[in-house]
Amino acid sequence: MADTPPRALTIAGSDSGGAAGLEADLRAMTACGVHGCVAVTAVTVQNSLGVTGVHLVPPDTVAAQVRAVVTDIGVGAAKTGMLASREIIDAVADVVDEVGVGRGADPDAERRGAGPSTSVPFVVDPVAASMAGEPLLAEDAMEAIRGRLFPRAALATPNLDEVRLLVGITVTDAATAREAAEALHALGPRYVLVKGGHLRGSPEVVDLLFDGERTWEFTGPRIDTPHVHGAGDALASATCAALARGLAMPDAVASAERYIRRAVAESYPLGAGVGPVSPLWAVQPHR
Ligand SMILES: Nc1ncnc2c1ncn2[C@@H]1O[C@H](COP(=O)(O)OP(=O)(O)OP(=O)(O)O)[C@@H](O)[C@H]1O
Ligand SMILES: Cc1ncc(CO)c(N)n1
Repeated sequence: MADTPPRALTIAGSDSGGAAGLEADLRAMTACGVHGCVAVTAVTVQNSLGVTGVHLVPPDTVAAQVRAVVTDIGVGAAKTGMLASREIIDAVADVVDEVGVGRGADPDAERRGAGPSTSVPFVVDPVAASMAGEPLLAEDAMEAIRGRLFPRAALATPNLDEVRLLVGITVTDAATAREAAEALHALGPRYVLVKGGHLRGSPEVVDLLFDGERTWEFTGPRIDTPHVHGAGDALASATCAALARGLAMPDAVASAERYIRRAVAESYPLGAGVGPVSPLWAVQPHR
């Protein structure tokens, strides 16, 4: 028998194609050495071509899953993916307060010598749409992510489309990325990661981490693949896994960045559309 590994929780929707959503989250957590638990928010009918159906889980059932996991199994960190509706976001905000998940990875606590975290770090990935542009969040719900989840977040991880929806800034270069990071940080997360994957014209991918004072730039060559389905989910989940293993935020993001770059490099075609980033290099086939 092995020791119990660190645990992490994803609060997210299911992708039947097994590329994005909670399926991507669990794979990334496993590949990063962490036992992943789930609170399912929605079932999507999805493949490599897009999303053709969505069935929401009742908000009470989402909250009950979070409660069941945290009170019995215990988690070192949690993250959100597709939250679908304002009602589910409200239920998640209430239940994370109830069970003691939220913020965490507090730089001020570190400076005070109070340890790296005052509670279970909460990573909020403000998922708004699928890769093909189908909505994964009700139109009135981004306000609830901003108002109810960002103040509880240790880290927010918007892509550039989500940045535009959240703070109305179009990121085109380093200066506008910094401007966006400041506007997002003012909404409450301890750290913000502005992801540059969507700046498709650029030969480099730059993700910018900001804590209100310091910035960390994670830069790498843009890998030549169309198969980046689930990249954002995998990055947030790898960060959540690293936080569950006890890393401080900048180190957790750095470790997730190393992971996602390898996963993008190992992405593969699937179906007739967009394939997933892959963690398969990190697991041993059973012999
Ligand atoms: N072609 C690429 N080469 C290298 N890194 C990439 C590439 N595309 C995306 N990434 C990395 O993948 C992560 C996700 O980035 P992106 O900005 O695409 O987020 P996202 O839109 O939330 O992802 P998705 O919707 O595909 O799940 C970032 O760390 C980004 O730097
Ligand atoms: C269920 C689900 N969550 C998140 C995304 C975004 O990657 C997706 N396409 N599907």
